[in-house]
Amino acid sequence: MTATITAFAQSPDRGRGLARDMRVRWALEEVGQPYDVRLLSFKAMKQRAHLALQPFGQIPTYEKGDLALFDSGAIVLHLAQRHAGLLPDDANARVRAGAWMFAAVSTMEPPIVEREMARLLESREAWYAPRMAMLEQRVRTRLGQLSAHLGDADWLDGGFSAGDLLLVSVLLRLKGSGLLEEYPNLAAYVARGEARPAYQRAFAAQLAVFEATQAG
Ligand SMILES: N[C@@H](CCC(=O)N[C@@H](CSCc1ccc([N+](=O)[O-])cc1)C(=O)NCC(=O)O)C(=O)O
Repeated sequence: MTATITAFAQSPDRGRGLARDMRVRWALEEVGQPYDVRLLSFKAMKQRAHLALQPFGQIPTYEKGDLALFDSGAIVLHLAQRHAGLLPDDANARVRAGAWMFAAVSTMEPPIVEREMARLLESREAWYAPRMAMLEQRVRTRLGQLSAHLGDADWLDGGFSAGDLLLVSVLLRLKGSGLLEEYPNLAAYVARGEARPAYQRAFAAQLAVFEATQAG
């Protein structure tokens, strides 16, 4: 039985792979599981049928057999627990990988998203410049701590795990901002993630959706 995920029919990231279906696609490719995609308009995401799957009217969701799941982190965790390839064999190492998954979405992602939303929605406000300086300093604090932890290691804790997958996905939102590039070992870490064949396949698949909308 093939899983079905949901994704934007018209992604606002214009094929840059920043929408959160990308991390589910990547995880599915890492564990070698096939999947179909149900593309949704913004309107369809707010309809009753989708709200039954995702109470906040968002993508992605994951369905397979009698399982229906939302939240990209939960979906990645489910795939990592159900299939080999995203969690180590050692029991304690598996739990530590879970800690990095939570840290990616609850420690690293919030200041990065807050900065991004401010750039998108507040740039005309009189207080934008000082606020942006403060937001960027908050991002630097977390990047500096992560950079110090990672050092010159390839991945966070031994082999590549679901924790790395989520953290690289989060850091990709800073790619080209100059902030990520201030930490060369983090920029290299992200590039290692992007160089993974599974990432490449996932990225190509989500880009094909965007390109199909441009061909019309
Ligand atoms: N916690 C949930 C959050 C899901 C979420 O934020 N989904 C977004 C798309 S990914 C977030 C996203 C959107 C756009 C870009 N971009 O670069 O353009 C990047 C990321 C969504 O459906 N938004 C529509 C809505 O909320 O009504 C999860 O991880 O699954």
